[in-house]
Parts: sequence; C-alpha cells; structure tokens
Amino acid sequence: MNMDNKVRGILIGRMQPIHKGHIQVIKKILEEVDEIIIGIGSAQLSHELKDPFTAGERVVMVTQALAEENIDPGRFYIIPMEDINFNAIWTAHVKMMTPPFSIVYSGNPLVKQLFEEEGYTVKNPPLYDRLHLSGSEVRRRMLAGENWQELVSDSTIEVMEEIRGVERLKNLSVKEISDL
Ligand SMILES: Nc1ncnc2c1ncn2[C@@H]1O[C@H](COP(=O)(O)OP(=O)(O)OP(=O)(O)O)[C@@H](O)[C@H]1O
Ligand SMILES: NC(=O)c1ccc[n+]([C@@H]2O[C@H](COP(=O)(O)O)[C@@H](O)[C@H]2O)c1
Repeated sequence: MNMDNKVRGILIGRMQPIHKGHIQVIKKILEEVDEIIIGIGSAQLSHELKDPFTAGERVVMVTQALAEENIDPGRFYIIPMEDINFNAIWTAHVKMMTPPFSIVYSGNPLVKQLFEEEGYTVKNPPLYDRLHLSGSEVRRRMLAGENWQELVSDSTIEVMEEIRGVERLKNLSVKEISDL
C-alpha cells in the first residue's frame, strides 16, 4: 500500500547508456501512472565493455535526456540500484531503496518471476525498434565508428563528449582483448 496514494511504476534497466527506446517507454508508462521510478540497474558496475558508465554518469544522462523531453521532474525518480548476490531477497532490496510502487515494468523473465512471487503486478512494456534501439547496439556502433548518435538524445551525446565515453569504451575493448 502506498503512503501517499500515488500510483507508481518502476522500470529497471542498466541504461548503458539511456537510448531512444528507454525514452519512448518511459513516456508510455507515464501515461499509465502518476510517477515513474527509474532504477539504474547494476549500479556498482562501470568501466566494463557491457557496463562502461558509472551510476553517477548514468544518472546525469537520464536526468538530462528527460529534461530535453520536457518531462516534469516531479513525475520521476532516478535511483541507482546495486545488484546483490541473493535473488530471493532482491525485491526487498529494491523496495528498500525506492518510493512505494505497485506496478513493475519489465520484460526480463527473472525480474518478472521475482516480483510476481512477491505479489506485484508485472507488465511487459512495449519494445520500440528493438533492432536498433538497445544499449548493446549503441555500444557496438561506438566501437565500430558507426552512427550511434542517432540512437540517443542530444543531451546524451553531450554528456558522452564530456566524459569521453567513446574513448573509454575503445580503451576497454583493447584492454579486454589483451586480457584474453
Ligand atoms: N527499444 C526499447 N524499447 C522499449 N523499451 C526498451 C527498449 N530497450 C530497452 N527497453 C527497456 O529497458 C529495460 C532494460 O534496460 P537496459 O538498459 O538493460 O536496456 P537494453 O537496451 O536492453 O540494454 P543492453 O543492450 O545494454 O543489454 C527493458 O526491460 C525494457 O523495458
Ligand atoms: N540479484 C540481483 O541483484 C538482481 C536480480 C534481478 C535483476 N537484477 C538487475 O536488474 C536489472 C535488470 O535489467 P535488464 O532487464 O536490462 O536485465 C539488471 O541491472 C540486473 O542486474 C539484479
């Protein structure tokens, strides 16, 4: 039960980085709920090929991308969430870190299973242009020198330049190959 009677939904994703698919789904969820909680998943990870950006950098990217869309800042929370080793109590960990919510939006079968077992409503959000709109595709294009910019918001391009994100990813790829 919510302490303030607001209907809240939660969307958890690693946002490595946030892309136009996330933005569209966030807008869609905001048509259904009063407020959305955006959980930045695997918050402890950074400087890895699959997870190059820190939780703090991801918070900035998400905040600025939503500002660019003129989404009312009073309607969302951005909360970094570290992984824990115990799946059975992960939902309690998420609950502890967030404002009360009643709907979970996720297509991830494990996330769905864990929250359903705790009695939450889990909805499968629509996927937009999934062939192109995924964090993996953004990172792949960054490494390949292809057009990743079209997949993300202008503000994300700016943050990426500020933190030299593409250069970081390329350095990580050289390091991971040399570690093989
Ligand atoms: N193209 C998309 N359209 C709508 N929602 C999306 C899209 N891509 C991801 N999402 C949403 O974001 C959540 C996962 O976030 P995450 O940042 O892990 O996305 P991802 O793009 O699949 O990442 P990666 O490719 O790095 O694994 C999913 O549960 C899904 O609801
Ligand atoms: N035990 C745990 O810590 C646990 C369990 C399920 C999902 N998660 C996290 O939730 C997020 C889910 O995002 P995806 O839907 O993109 O996989 C990921 O960051 C994942 O690591 C963590």
